[in-house]
Amino acid sequence: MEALLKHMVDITCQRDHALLDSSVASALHELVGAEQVRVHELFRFRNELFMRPRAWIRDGKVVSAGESAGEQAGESAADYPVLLECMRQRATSAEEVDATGRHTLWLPIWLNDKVSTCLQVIADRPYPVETRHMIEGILAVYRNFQNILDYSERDSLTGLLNRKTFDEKFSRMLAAAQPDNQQDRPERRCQQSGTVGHWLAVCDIDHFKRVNDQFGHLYGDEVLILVANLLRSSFRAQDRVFRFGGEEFVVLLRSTTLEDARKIFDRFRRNVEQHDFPQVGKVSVSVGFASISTESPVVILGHADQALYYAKANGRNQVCFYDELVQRGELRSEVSNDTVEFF
Ligand SMILES: Nc1nc2c(ncn2[C@@H]2O[C@H](COP(=O)(O)OP(=O)(O)OP(=O)(O)O)[C@@H](O)[C@H]2O)c(=O)[nH]1
Repeated sequence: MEALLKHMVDITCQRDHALLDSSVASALHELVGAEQVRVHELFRFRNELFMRPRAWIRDGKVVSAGESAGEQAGESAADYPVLLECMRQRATSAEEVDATGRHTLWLPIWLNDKVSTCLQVIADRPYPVETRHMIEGILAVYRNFQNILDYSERDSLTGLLNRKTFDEKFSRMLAAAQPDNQQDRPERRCQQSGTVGHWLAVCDIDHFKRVNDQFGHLYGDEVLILVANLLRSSFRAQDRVFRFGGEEFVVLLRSTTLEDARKIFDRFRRNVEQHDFPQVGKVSVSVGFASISTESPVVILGHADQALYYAKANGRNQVCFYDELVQRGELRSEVSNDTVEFF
């Protein structure tokens, strides 16, 4: 009882998804006596379901993948038919026994009819009824806390990450980038089109005021929701998409070359251009992006913003890259106060 309470206190004091994953893995490992506990992220890629571990047990201790979880390719969930069948039935658990007699418990976490997290608990013997009840209780607390964390991190209209979470996600992305020496003159490295880097884009709906004025705020809100959906479907699970307020969105694009970053941002722009918005018809977006260097988030955001203003001032419905505009002499950045000047 004392151990259970200690773990409950540990789970409920977390204000961060990675720490919450670690504390639930630790609780299940110790309280259930499981030999392995994995917390998997589930995601779709080209209509196929994949999973990759965010936290697991190694040498009796919890290991967390942190932000680098997104860098891993993941395994196809098709290799785990018991889990797939469990999800198809919208069940909360399924047990299987392998040839060596190990018992695996699959525990998908249902939030608003969707599963983006699944726990896998492995033990060398069956789970007694009391243990199953205890696991259910721990998972109910875990699910509630995931819900609370999601609620505080997300914009209520679009469900995208909110501005409040930007600094933290940005710092984590930089920290995850450091082992491959991204700090080694990152600006130069990222400007070479063949070198992998990280990118920040500011995306803004063109003439959005006209949408509100012509069709009313309810249709304006619907456009925001649909653009948010197009953002979600245009970027990968490891990228991060934020609503910064109004009709402005920020994207953190991970581990890709300049050439691919340009293609990916332009694909999003085209997806919006080609979409038929109910009643409103056609809508376009302008995008400004910059390489993520060791500069502060404010400076990098400022660069992307300058490129966005350039895109707006030069016809809209286009993607502009800050470094290229500076190199071409189209944009001059005053480092001292980070203001923009057009030539
Ligand atoms: N419907 C709706 N409108 C919003 C929301 N937040 C901000 N807006 C509106 O977004 C509009 C933004 O207008 P502007 O900043 O003038 O920009 P714009 O009309 O998009 O013009 P450009 O950016 O120059 O292409 C304003 O009319 C705001 O009232 C929201 O949550 N819902």
